[in-house]
Amino acid sequence: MEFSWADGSFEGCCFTLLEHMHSPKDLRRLSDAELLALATEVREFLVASVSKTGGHFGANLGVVELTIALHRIFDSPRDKIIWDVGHQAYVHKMLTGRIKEFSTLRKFKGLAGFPKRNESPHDAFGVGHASTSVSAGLGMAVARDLAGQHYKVVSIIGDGALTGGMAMEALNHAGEVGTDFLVILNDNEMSIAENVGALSQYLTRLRSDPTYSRAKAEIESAMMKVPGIGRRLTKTAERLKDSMRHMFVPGQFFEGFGFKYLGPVDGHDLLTLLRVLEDAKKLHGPVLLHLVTQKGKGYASAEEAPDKWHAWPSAAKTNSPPSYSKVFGDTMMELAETDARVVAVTPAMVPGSGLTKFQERFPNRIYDVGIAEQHAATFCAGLAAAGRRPVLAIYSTFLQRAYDQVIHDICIQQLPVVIAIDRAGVVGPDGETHQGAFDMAYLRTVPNLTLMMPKDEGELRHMLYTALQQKGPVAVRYPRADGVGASVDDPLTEIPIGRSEIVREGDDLCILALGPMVAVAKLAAEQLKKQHNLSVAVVNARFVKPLDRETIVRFAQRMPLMTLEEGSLAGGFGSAVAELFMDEGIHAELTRKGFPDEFIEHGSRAEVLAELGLDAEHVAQAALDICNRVKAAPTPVRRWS
Ligand SMILES: Cc1ncc(C[n+]2csc(CCOP(=O)(O)OP(=O)(O)O)c2C)c(N)n1
Ligand SMILES: CC(=O)[C@@H](O)[C@H](O)COP(=O)(O)O
Ligand SMILES: [Mg+2]
Repeated sequence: MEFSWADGSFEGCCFTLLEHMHSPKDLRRLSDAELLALATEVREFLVASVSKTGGHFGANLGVVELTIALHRIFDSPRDKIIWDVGHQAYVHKMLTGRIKEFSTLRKFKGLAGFPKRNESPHDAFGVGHASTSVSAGLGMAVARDLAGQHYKVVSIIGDGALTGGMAMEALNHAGEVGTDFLVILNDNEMSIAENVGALSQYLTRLRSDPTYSRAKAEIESAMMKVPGIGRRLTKTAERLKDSMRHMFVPGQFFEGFGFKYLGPVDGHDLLTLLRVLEDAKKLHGPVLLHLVTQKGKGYASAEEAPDKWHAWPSAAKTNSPPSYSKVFGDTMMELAETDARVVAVTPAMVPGSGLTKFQERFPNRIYDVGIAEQHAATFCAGLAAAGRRPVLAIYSTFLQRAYDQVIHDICIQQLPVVIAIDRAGVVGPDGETHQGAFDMAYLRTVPNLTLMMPKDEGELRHMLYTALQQKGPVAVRYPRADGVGASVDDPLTEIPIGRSEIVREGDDLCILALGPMVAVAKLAAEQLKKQHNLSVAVVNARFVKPLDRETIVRFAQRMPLMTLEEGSLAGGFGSAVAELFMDEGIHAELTRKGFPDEFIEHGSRAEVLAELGLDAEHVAQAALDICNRVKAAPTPVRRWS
């Protein structure tokens, strides 16, 4: 098999059907028995493959039957299949001609971990963030109508993603538009952790009352099958439905949005799924098909602990320093112990944000609000307005969703919300949808906000403590990375706002670095000393806002500067320094290094940073070039006007 690993095998697994799946059309020649056998092969392949590459696991095992059924009944890419989040689209990728690339999944230059329009025509819509599929699907359905075309549009959304406000906005709109559009709710009772919220409880009630719903699905599909009288029967059923309103309570939420509700249906019963999808395809107007699935289906450990198997667990670390997220979580416990006003808020990311222990220790002082970043931010504003000290634990990429709330609800009112921005900078295998590239650029412009980044995990603790001492909003950004082994036991101390730290003195060049780039700058400086006898100063900038104007200007008067940041150059930390020079009339030699004006692809953190020129070797080379250029310049390029 071409898609086998370097050792030539999948440890005895045999994929005779899967091997011949070059396109979804190949599914159509399979018998029912072969389709069932294919589902088994797909599961085995997922285990064999993801155990080697890493990646999202449980959600994919949960949609094996659904994905096979979708590609058997619908005609992708003519019909549009739109995944929500897209972390569960591996089976879709396998069945749409990409199985041979699975050894490269989420690897540098390899197959992406999420659907991407430029990867395959079958990836109808690019994704990575939650709750977009209904909006995107509705847009396609309306575009189809406007063009007088007749393809089908199917959006698949999880119960977790359904907690996102955008999904509600889209259902609301779809109900009004009324066009043919199938939404499949893949309900496995899980977000990354256990799903939360009243809607999730409602779905539980629906699941526990299947009798009515199944009957209803059957009535409706039967109606549609009767030529000529379908519409009449529909009216009869509508009247019946009105007169028996109390019996229809289970589907009422979706029906209230103008959807026909079908289900709940067992999402692992492949043959039933085929029949239900065939029927649903014939229905007109917006239809919501509610499937009940199990995250991790077919892999015992993942079935038992779906939260731990959301992604393939990384090997246990021995002796490596704790991650920034872990130090954040531990510090939150320290802070909560001493300040009863401290509460943690997370939009569905308890484990990833390092808050699992905090949740165990302070169950009444942590709020998992679901995939609801906007609400999370304004909820924090409300908590702060009424005297609490909320810490919003949020990934940089997901904070993008809550920009207006940060401005309008937190910063204008100068509310003391601490925004703990995890996954700031290069995130690694999740790639372009998840890079923490933009937070500095978009937060730096917001008045009243203080924005900082620690050079290591020890400084993270002090920054969190400092943030809680302030009277207004403060954001602390930190990477998806392990720390460097800094002490995490020192007494918590306040860092003066807007004060940087001189890590290393020098005369030839000064590197102003932020976060993990401080360590990179130090390495580069050591290299330059050893190899070229250059004396390079390194400053741990700490603050993106307010800048340490005095220190920066002082260095700029003496030597060329290089800024080093993990974030977009446009509008970022280096831009802030350039603005400072312009505002103060300083003509300094300034080189900015960070993310270029493009989306950053997936790969390991080290690979991606090297590609961006943000590792010690590239930084040292760039610094050497500057020093040589400045030495060669007949007149000083730096002057103080
Ligand atoms: C806007 C946004 N917030 C948070 C996440 C992180 N996230 C990825 S998958 C996931 C859980 C999704 O649950 P669900 O939609 O039910 O899918 P399942 O994994 O259960 O199949 C979360 C919170 C995200 N991708 N996008
Ligand atoms: C799909 C998704 O958005 C999350 O599962 C994300 O991949 C988690 O990333 P971390 O591994 O950085 O927590
Ligand atoms: Mg779910």
